Amino acid sequence: MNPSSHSPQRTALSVNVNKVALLRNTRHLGIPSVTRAAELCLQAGAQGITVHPRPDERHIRGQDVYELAALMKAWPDREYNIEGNPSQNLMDFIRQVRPHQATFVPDSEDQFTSDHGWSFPQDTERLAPLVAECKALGVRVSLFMDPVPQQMAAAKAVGADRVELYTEPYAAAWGSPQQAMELKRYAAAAQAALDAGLGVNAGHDLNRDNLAAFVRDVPGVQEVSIGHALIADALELGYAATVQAYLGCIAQGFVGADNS
Ligand SMILES: CC(=O)[C@@H](O)[C@H](O)COP(=O)(O)O
Ligand SMILES: NCC(=O)COP(=O)(O)O
Repeated sequence: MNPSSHSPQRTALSVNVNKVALLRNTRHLGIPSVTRAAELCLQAGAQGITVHPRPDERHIRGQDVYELAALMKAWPDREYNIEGNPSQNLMDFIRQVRPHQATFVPDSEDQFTSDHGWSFPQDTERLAPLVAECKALGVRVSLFMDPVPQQMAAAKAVGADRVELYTEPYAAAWGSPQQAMELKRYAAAAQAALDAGLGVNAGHDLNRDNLAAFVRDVPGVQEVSIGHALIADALELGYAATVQAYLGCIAQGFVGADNS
C-alpha cells in the first residue's frame, strides 16, 4: 500500500450515542442523558456526534435528534451526522435539522442492526432525488456501502459526496487469518471511492482493538462513526477516557501509515 495515497487529514471520530438512548429508554427517568453523553464526548475531543433514529424509536427518539441539534450549535466546529433510511423517517429529520451530514442506510423498519449497503444500479432511481434534496439543503450525503470497488463510481454518479464502508466483516475477521485479506478488500474499496471523487467514512463494530489497523491500511478514511463498542467501553472507563483512547487508536494508525 502506498502511504502517500492517504489523506493527510487525520480521521475524525464521530461518537454514535444510540446505545446511551437504549439504556435511557428502559426507565422513564431520563438517565443516562443522551445530550450530556454527547457533550462529554465533544469536550473530550470527539469531532462529531452520530445518531441513527430508527422508526421504532428503540433508542434515539425524535426529541433526541432535536436536542442534539441544539447542542451542536454550541460546537460549530464539530459535525452532526444523522443516519437512516431516506425512504422511512430520515428525510423529515434532515429537512428540519439540516445536519452537516446525512448517511443513507438501506435498513428495513425492524432491522436488528445495519448489515449491508446500497446496491447499484437497483437503488439509483430511488436515491437520486433524495440525494439531490439533501444537497439543495446544504447537507453532505454519505451512502452506507459494502466494500465493493465496482460500486463506488455508481455511488458518485447518484450524487453522493462520501461513502461509509460497512466494517462489520472486517471487525469479524480481526485477529483471524482473514484479517489481512479483509484489510486489502477495504483498502481497494476505499481507493476506488477516492478515484471516483468520493470521500470515505467507515463504521460498524469498530473498536479499540481493530481501529488502528483499519486507519493505517485503508487509504483516506475521513471519519469513523463508532457507537456500540465505544459506549460499552465508556461504562467502564468513563466518556472522557474512552474518547481519548479511541482518538489514540486513530493517532496510532496514522503514525503506522507514516502520515502523522
Ligand atoms: C449504519 C450503522 O452501521 C450504524 O448506524 C448502526 O446501524 C448502528 O445502529 P444500531 O445502534 O441500531 O445497531
Ligand atoms: N455508522 C456506524 C455507527 O454509527 C456506529 O456503529 P457501531 O459502532 O454501533 O457498530
